[in-house]
Amino acid sequence: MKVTLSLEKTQSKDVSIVVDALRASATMTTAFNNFKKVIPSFTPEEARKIAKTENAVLAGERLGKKLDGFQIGNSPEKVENYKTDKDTLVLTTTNGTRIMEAMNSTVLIGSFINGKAVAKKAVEIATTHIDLVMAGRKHNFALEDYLACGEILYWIKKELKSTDEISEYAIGSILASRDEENFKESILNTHSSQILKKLGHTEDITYCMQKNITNNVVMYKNNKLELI
Ligand SMILES: O=C(O)[C@H](CS(=O)(=O)O)OP(=O)(O)O
Ligand SMILES: [Mg+2]
Repeated sequence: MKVTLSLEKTQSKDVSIVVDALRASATMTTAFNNFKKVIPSFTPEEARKIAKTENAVLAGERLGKKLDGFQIGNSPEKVENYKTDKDTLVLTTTNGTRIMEAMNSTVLIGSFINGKAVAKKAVEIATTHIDLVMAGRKHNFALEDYLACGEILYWIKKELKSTDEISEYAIGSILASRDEENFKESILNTHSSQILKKLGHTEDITYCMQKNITNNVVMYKNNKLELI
């Protein structure tokens, strides 16, 4: 088994874990506490069309701002607590949903909130290669995704055999993720957090930084998300 870390594009044809710690991965993961069906969409226009045919609630943002005509933004807690009789959610986000489009492996959604659970599932289903894919921000590195990958990789590494290979990049993220003293402050100072704080979404950052609060593991398959 090979375990690697990438930015935006997966290196694996086996299992990929998409990590957008602020906030898409957490939103996709908590959405299943309120909705039976969750459909990711790559553009707001497509999301609006799908929501009409599926009679769904629309959630999403661009650059952190809730989209016009959408009921909810990209907030894990607001999606989880939204009161509705509809059972389907359509979600479009700036980075997280976009990078899933081109993946041709089995795709799991990972974040701080489900790090241990998604690690366990990935090890269970992978046969040759697990690649952790950081969503990043506007095609660039995002520290929160690197640290969340480190958290997930920490749990994956515990399951590996001595013959399995883990990349140095992946090891680096594990080491960085163990710095508990500076972890929260570093995330609160990232570019993504600064934008979210300006828009009044500080409580979402606090929510997304919590480690292992859920066992929900979500898989992206046939253009839909499903709880596995
Ligand atoms: O809404 C979010 O948390 C971000 C916005 S931004 O691109 O970081 O400004 O989107 P996401 O797709 O969750 O990274
Ligand atoms: Mg993000």
